Amino acid sequence: MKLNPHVTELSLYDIVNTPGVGADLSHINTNSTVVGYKKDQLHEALKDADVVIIPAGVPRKPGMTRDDLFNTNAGIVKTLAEASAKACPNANFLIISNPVNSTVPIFAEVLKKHGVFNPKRLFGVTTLDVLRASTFVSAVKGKRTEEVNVHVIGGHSGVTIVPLLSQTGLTFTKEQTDALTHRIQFGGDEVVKAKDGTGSATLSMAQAGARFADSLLKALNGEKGIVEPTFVYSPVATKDGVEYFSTNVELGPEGVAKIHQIGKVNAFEEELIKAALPELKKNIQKGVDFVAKN
Ligand SMILES: NC(=O)C1=CN([C@@H]2O[C@H](COP(=O)(O)OP(=O)(O)OC[C@H]3O[C@@H](n4cnc5c(N)ncnc54)[C@H](O)[C@@H]3O)[C@@H](O)[C@H]2O)C=CC1
Ligand SMILES: O=C([O-])CC(=O)C(=O)O
Repeated sequence: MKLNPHVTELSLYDIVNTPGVGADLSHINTNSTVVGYKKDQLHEALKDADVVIIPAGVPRKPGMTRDDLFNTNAGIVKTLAEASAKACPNANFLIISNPVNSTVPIFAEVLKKHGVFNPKRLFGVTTLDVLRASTFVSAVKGKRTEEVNVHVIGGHSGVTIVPLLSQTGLTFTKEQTDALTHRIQFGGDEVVKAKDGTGSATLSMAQAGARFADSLLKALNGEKGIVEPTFVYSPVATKDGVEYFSTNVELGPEGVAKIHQIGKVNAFEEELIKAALPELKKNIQKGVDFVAKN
């Protein structure tokens, strides 16, 4: 397959000069660079893109949950989904904007409204959870990060982030398991706190986003055996009423090639999954309802 080199980065969107298009962010103190596309230029920017990465939206401040970003970012993501549905309906869409658990369903619902939803081409980027997990685990076990691979499943916020440490092939004490699990689930909060009002993870997200995009581009070009955990439309948890779920996903020329199952988990991890499912279900429904009502 020949790839169109047109990969669009949509944070460069002129919200200031496009009244009524973006959300009203005038009350938010943001250091963002706001340059780029006006509404009519957005179509041109997206036209015929194969891969669209969406990191547009506001980041957290200390004390906020990712869900607290919903009111602002839901509208932003919906607007970008509408433009994408018209300009590049067959593209692969990589959603970084938070809350990912809700923005992915928002994007999907908009594509559905336009009759162009392809579940194989919509991805919530959860790679940062995987990077964090391998970083924290390798530090505890005295290994190099590249030697440690943690299957992180579920969603991308707090208790919905479920690291399956038992699948690493390493052993942990109960204290290590508790501490690592908590740090992986709430690593984003640590960064938000440390940045003290100036935003959330940026460089590590750039690394994570680049890793996922790079993996997808390789797979689209026909490279085999590319597997990344990502939050996709998935059958894995539908029996619990959860339509989107992150597990290892094999990527291919059509986007999603094969969704892996959760795999073997221990009793501790079973409890983590049990805690994640209702929260995830609520976050997903919130996204679906938003598009239905707006
Ligand atoms: N999925 C993940 O693992 C992660 C997600 N995030 C999320 O990514 C998003 C962006 O974070 P940062 O880049 O740190 O924030 P930032 O404030 O540095 O950048 C946000 C960008 O969004 C653009 N933007 C704002 N309103 C827009 C609109 N109406 N339409 C189009 N673009 C708009 C701004 O121009 C700016 O370029 C946040 O929602 C954050 O929570 C951040 C880190 C990790
Ligand atoms: O924590 C945040 O708000 C940003 C994010 O998603 C992360 O760093 O994992």
